[in-house]
Amino acid sequence: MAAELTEVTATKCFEGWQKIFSHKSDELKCAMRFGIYLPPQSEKEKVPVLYWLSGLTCTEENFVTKAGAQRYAADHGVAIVTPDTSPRGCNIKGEDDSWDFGTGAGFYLDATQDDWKTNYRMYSYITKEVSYKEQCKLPEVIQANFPVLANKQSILGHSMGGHGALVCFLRNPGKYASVSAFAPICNPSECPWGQKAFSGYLGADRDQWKFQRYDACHLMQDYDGPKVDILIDQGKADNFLTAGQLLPDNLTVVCAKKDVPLKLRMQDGYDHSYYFIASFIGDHIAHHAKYLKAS
Ligand SMILES: N[C@@H](CCC(=O)N[C@@H](CS)C(=O)NCC(=O)O)C(=O)O
Repeated sequence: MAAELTEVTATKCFEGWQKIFSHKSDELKCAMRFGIYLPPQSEKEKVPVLYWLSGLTCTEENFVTKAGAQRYAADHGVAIVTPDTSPRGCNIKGEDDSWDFGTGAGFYLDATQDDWKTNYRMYSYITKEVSYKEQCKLPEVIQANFPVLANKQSILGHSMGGHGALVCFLRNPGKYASVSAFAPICNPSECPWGQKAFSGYLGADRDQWKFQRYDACHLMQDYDGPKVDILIDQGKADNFLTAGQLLPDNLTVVCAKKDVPLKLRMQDGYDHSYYFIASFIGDHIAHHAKYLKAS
């Protein structure tokens, strides 16, 4: 049975439709919203799907209104799903105290700490396909309700969402056809944003952070899945790069050790904003379309 969705908005865009839906998530135990762009091709046939994961403070809407991705999704005939970045309104003590933890900062992990573990399960919400309940995980909801091809999906994201995309990809070899990221948090165990999030959601014990497997550098070190071709764009004028939050060099070192061909493009003059994302989103969608269209 199809999961129950409520259509919040539907807007025609490049001959396709940009829609926002809300649904009840059993996984996160709250109401969630997501965006989906349905390209014109989806009116006649099922299409591949891209999952976009946004960064700190975002909702399902930032990418939809600022990235300019719909033009390229229509050209390549791919749908784009844009989830929210955390559960909302769960009445957890401290959930709204800071912009880089709690609401808007779910970090795409399943929390283990008492206050957070019931709702903060973004990793399972984003990735899992098999469940014993309905209306639970996002891929199930998408498969059940929209004209998308099963097993033709890829993942990308920005900043915290770039970390999420790398983690979802590396933990699930073969599940996603390809991965890419804009200014991802590459080594969260070693940067202030990641350390704050991991301490709060996973506890103070750093051995547990390794055991829980939410750091792209650690995951890459252990990766033995199919060959990967990772595309990362990073602005050289990104203030979070200079503040040591993103650490792309650490990922470069691990990839070199593992002989993984990381395509890290350091882009002159670009910052951390959606202007940067809009400038290169066409390349990323083309990168994914290449793998999604290969049979
Ligand atoms: N609130 C933060 C900035 C947070 C931020 O830059 N978030 C990025 C992701 S890490 C973003 O996408 N913001 C939403 C937007 O630009 O629309 C600050 O004041 O420094």
